[in-house]
Amino acid sequence: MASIDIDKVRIIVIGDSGVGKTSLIHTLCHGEPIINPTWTIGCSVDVKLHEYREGTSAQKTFFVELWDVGGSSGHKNTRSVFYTPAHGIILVHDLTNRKSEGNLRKWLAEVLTKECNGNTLSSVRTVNPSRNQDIDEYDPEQFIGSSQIPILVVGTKLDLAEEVRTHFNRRLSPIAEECGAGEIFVDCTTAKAMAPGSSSSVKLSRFFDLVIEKRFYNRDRPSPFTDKRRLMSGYSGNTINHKTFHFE
Ligand SMILES: Nc1nc2c(ncn2[C@@H]2O[C@H](COP(=O)(O)OP(=O)(O)OP(=O)(O)O)[C@@H](O)[C@H]2O)c(=O)[nH]1
Repeated sequence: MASIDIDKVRIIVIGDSGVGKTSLIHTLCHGEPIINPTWTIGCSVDVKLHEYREGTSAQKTFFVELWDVGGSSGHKNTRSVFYTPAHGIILVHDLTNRKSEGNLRKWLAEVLTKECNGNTLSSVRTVNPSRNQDIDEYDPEQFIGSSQIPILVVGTKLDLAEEVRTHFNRRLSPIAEECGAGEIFVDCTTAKAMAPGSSSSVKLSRFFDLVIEKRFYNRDRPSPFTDKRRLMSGYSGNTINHKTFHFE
């Protein structure tokens, strides 16, 4: 039987414990919500089949690996083994927990520092005097000037976040603005949030395209999240196949 080679990209999904990373990935890859997610110990990987530039002459199928890194602070010192290589990063925060949004800076710094050790990105240790704290944070200026890893920011628990639902034109979160990242708000307890044709699904598809482009086509074009023409393009998401692996 002939074997088919399908190229893959690896996307790291990070954020505080309990923000909904596992729930997000499950809904995204399986087209239905997970019933009882358990704490992720170490890392769990789901795979989604993605049609790059679907509907164009450049259409091609890729595997998108989503690496769900457990958010428990107890594993802070060991989880960096899951961070390289990172072709894309999904930063997840809980819309009902503002602190989880602020903590995304630390998460990004953690991944970028690891990447930096592999000499692919710039990241620095900074002191935040306003909070009188010595914390690891990425430097947005260095980050934007370096060879960027595409980033998507995801706010979960939209069903519980009254303020966000009623303010339709909510501004991007500061971290999404700083990184030039796209942002989506989702309710992971329903498949509707990421159903083909929904705005979240269109943005996710664009994000996957960008990750693939950077990885395999080495094109430096403007972020699709700031290119209004691409916002008009159609999308029909496709989840055909998936596998789950567990690393502890
Ligand atoms: N109402 C609501 N609950 C959600 C949503 N997303 C996740 N949850 C719930 O939040 C809890 C934590 O979700 P997980 O997906 O396990 O969170 P996680 O980020 O993977 O957590 P760790 O494995 O500890 O890193 C679970 O009880 C989920 O059912 C959402 O969009 N809406």
